[in-house]
Amino acid sequence: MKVGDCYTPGAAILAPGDTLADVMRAFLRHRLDIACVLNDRGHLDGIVSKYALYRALLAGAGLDSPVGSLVRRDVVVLRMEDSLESAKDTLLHSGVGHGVVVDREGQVCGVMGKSDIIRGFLLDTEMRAQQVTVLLDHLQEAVVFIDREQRVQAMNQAAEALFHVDKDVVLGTPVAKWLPELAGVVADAVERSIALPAGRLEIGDTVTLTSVSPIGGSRNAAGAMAVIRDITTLEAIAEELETTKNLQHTLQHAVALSYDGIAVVDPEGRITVANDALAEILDADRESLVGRPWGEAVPDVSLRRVLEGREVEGQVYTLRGRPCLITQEPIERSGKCVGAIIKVIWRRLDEWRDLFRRLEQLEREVNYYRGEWQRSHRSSSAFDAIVGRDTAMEALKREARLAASTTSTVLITGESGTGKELFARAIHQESGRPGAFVAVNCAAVPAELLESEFFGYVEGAFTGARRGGKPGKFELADRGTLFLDEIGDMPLALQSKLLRFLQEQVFERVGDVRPRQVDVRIIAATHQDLEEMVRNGLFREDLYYRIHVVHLKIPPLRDRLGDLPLLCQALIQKLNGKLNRQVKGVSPEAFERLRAYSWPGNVRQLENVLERAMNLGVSDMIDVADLPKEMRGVNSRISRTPEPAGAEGPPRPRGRSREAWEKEWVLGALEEAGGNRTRAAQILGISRSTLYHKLRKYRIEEEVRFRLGAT
Ligand SMILES: Nc1ncnc2c1ncn2[C@@H]1O[C@H](COP(=O)(O)OP(=O)(O)OP(=O)(O)O)[C@@H](O)[C@H]1O
Repeated sequence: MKVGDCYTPGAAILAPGDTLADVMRAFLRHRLDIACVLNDRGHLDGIVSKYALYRALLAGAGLDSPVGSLVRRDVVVLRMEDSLESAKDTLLHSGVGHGVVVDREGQVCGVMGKSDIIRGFLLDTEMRAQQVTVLLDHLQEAVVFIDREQRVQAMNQAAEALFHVDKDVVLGTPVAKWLPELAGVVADAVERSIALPAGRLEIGDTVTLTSVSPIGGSRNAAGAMAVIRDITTLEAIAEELETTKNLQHTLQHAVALSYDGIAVVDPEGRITVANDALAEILDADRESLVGRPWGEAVPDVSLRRVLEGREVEGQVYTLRGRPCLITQEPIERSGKCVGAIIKVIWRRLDEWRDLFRRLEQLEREVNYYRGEWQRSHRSSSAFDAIVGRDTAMEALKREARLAASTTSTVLITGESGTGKELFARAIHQESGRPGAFVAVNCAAVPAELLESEFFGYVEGAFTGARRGGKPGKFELADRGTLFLDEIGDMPLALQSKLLRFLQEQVFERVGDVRPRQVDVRIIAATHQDLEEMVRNGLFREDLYYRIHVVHLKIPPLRDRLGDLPLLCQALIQKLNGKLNRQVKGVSPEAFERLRAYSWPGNVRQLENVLERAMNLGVSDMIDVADLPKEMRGVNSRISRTPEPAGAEGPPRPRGRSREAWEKEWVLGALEEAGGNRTRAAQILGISRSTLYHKLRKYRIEEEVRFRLGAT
């Protein structure tokens, strides 16, 4: 506060030649205690006080006497920019009641008396009080003033908010009513007149850090001020921090003690944690690994996939000449990859491998005994579904039953429709293997898809690959049986992969390097002459011997016509269920026709002929009229001379080559079926895969397109 802020502006001005009457008039006009006498240049010459005037009048001076003798020249002059404090000191020391206030040029601006000084100090105090209130209200800490009698004198907005009280209600009331916990502390500070440093104090539900300072004299405090900070959240955070610290400590211990190498990397692939086991395999110092980019420390192992958020399971690597198994796991937060954990297993890998081998062996033994148990507790056998009392068939079933109790690979050969798949299923069921029976027709899968169909693929293996990858037939048949139908149609490249699997029981998905191990029993089938294919270099000899461990050769139907009555009976019964009919059997005449036929499509063809007859016929016996045209006529009595193995189709007229006749036979059926291959295969009594085989063999595709297009 400055003199300029609180002086009384304006002054009673006199000239040196004025009289006492002029002085009196000036005092009356301005109601001031002093009048200023200015010289010719307007500067202060001196002052005349009311008391000097009274004294002169009492001494008998006349009103027209000049003012000159009353002028006092040791005037107290105050400047506008002087502080209020220094103005007060000047007036006190000089012992006068008023000072003349001048500006920088020495021009008189007004006067300043004691009352002006008091007003100035009052203004100053008021302003400071306002500042303190604003300051307190802007503090985050709650502040409460309490007097000696423990009554609340003041509090800021933060205190109102923290303790949910209204200042207007609380002020003047005992603090113990609102904040009992605080009352005790304040009483202590006031009583002893000492400041209590910040300490933890629970006030209601709030955990606070409270300091108390006494106000007033050092012996006899008039009250106290409490500054309170809410630390409820802070304390919770601190507790959490403590728990996290403990957890981190435990984790660090666990990582350090881990038998396997462990590293944690940040999203940029920089190592943030590494343990001694990792340092050991990398021949590095653990401390020097932390902070290094992973790619620099272990260039052979890429983290690209894991840092994209994908898990990379046990891949085999060789680090510093030692084999190891590496697993990479992404660390995700809010759906974002924020780093990865890398685990390197390298100690005692061989022991693990042996352990797994032993486990597999035990599993195989369990499977065997499970199968045995099932067999001994089952009244019917899976082989009961295979109809036939022919000696060759009986011998085959015995052999197949024996094979079922082993895990040997089985090769089943025979013409199309002889029941190769039926045998394969029976062997699987009888074996008691807990996994599934998975059948793949090697002839029906496009060559370019064969590998992924067999071995599966990993995500991103090729364009169009499914997210998350796809398991192949080998994985689907794990602990079960994989039936490889038409194995003769398997491309040579895939044959080598199959051979490797048969030798090691491991394979990799397409696009993957991680070897996978499964326990799969293989049963292969073909209507082709594999030995001849081996001779022609179309089938791998080593694979042939691998799958040839047990060989079941199913004879064609024409060679076991003794089974025809039983087969007709069993198939009619099966078809009655399917077609909802009550057919009892085949008339003797019709049966004669069936016996006379050569059955190139074997049991499947017989089933088709019976189904067609049951669909056409109305009586409960299948008659000659219900049979296909080529079986009906008396002239259709057919020579039962068997065609060489693999030859199918109706009896061929003399003079026609087998190929030309068979091709015409297939084309005729395709035309009759309007190009529908499933129907054509049914008409021919051969399986779809055999039909595909013949289509490829005779390059019929183009011809059919031409013929169908032409009609
Ligand atoms: N001995 C049999 N007893 C009963 N049904 C049989 C017999 N042999 C084959 N079948 C039936 O004939 C049809 C064809 O059998 P399957 O599919 O097993 O033959 P396949 O030799 O595998 O044929 P392809 O080589 O054409 O695939 C099936 O419906 C099957 O149930």
